[in-house]
Amino acid sequence: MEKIIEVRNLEKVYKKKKTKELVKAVDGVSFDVYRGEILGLLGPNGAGKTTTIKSICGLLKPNGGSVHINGFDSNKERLKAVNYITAVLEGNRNIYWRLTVRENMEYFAGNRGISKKAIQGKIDELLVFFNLKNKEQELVSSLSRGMQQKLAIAIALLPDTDVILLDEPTLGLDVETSYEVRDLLKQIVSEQGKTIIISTHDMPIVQDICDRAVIINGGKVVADEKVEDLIKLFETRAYSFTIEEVLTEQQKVAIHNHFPIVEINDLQINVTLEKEDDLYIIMDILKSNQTKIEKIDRTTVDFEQVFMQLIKEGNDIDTAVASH
Ligand SMILES: Nc1ncnc2c1ncn2[C@@H]1O[C@H](COP(=O)(O)OP(=O)(O)OP(=O)(O)O)[C@@H](O)[C@H]1O
Repeated sequence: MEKIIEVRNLEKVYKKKKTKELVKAVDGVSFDVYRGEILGLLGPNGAGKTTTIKSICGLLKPNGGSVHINGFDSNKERLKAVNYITAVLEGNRNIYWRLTVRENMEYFAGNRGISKKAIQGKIDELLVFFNLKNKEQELVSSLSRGMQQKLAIAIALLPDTDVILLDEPTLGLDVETSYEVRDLLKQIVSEQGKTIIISTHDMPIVQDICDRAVIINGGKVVADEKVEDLIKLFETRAYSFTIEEVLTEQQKVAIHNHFPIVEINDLQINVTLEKEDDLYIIMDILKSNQTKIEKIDRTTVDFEQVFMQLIKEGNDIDTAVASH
């Protein structure tokens, strides 16, 4: 696989305006992006995703580390590097609501130095692809949020760059439009050979379309794996216990204390263990009140559970380090 972006030991420190306090937003982030993949960049609020994305597309100067795009240093050879990238950072907020759909496309093409005449064919092609052809003369302000979001992505495709960065592409979209956007993104990669980086909180979209996930928490990478491998890894830790009598309150509290990801319904306990050995902890809790186990099954997990667990594990490490 050909590497198209290399992020190494990225660091960014902000100074808060009022208090002058320093905030380390990104703290030694490294990862690679390969041509033709959809990479999910994930993390809780304030994890450092936007800072990382802005550093990749040259909108922010990091305090340390480097970003190379197609071999070009995005700091030292900024113009060459960013030529390979377009970004949709704030979706529908970065397009002009008082211009029509087509005028927006012509305007942004012009911004990238492409003449109005030369881009007409490409605009038509994209309008058809995004199902916006019958809206081309309408003002953006009159479009639905989903249509505005599709237009923002279509605009990003105008300069025909290798890499597209999308910040929260499905934020605020209804389920149907979210599925439509997912399908369009998959097609962009499979038919046009693009590489996409998505920053999102939408875990179903990650499970559905991302090949790999880089998870950031507290400015550090806590996971960098293929999505299917992460799910498989956690599936080996996900168990469902069927018991013969309901648990006592004490047992429930003990299970909740040990396992953050757990669901207890009458005679069923679904739990994701942190390590396989933890099976014995549950057994002990059940044994403490002679609760009989009818059966133990492995269960399936979704990416949301995987994400929660990885963030939790990262926090545990931080707490353990902080308490030493
Ligand atoms: N301009 C700024 N000045 C000061 N602190 C900032 C600035 N931008 C971001 N931060 C801080 O840096 C940290 C990382 O922010 P960042 O926006 O990169 O996170 P994020 O993962 O994109 O979060 P979200 O999911 O909420 O968008 C946060 O603690 C944030 O408050």
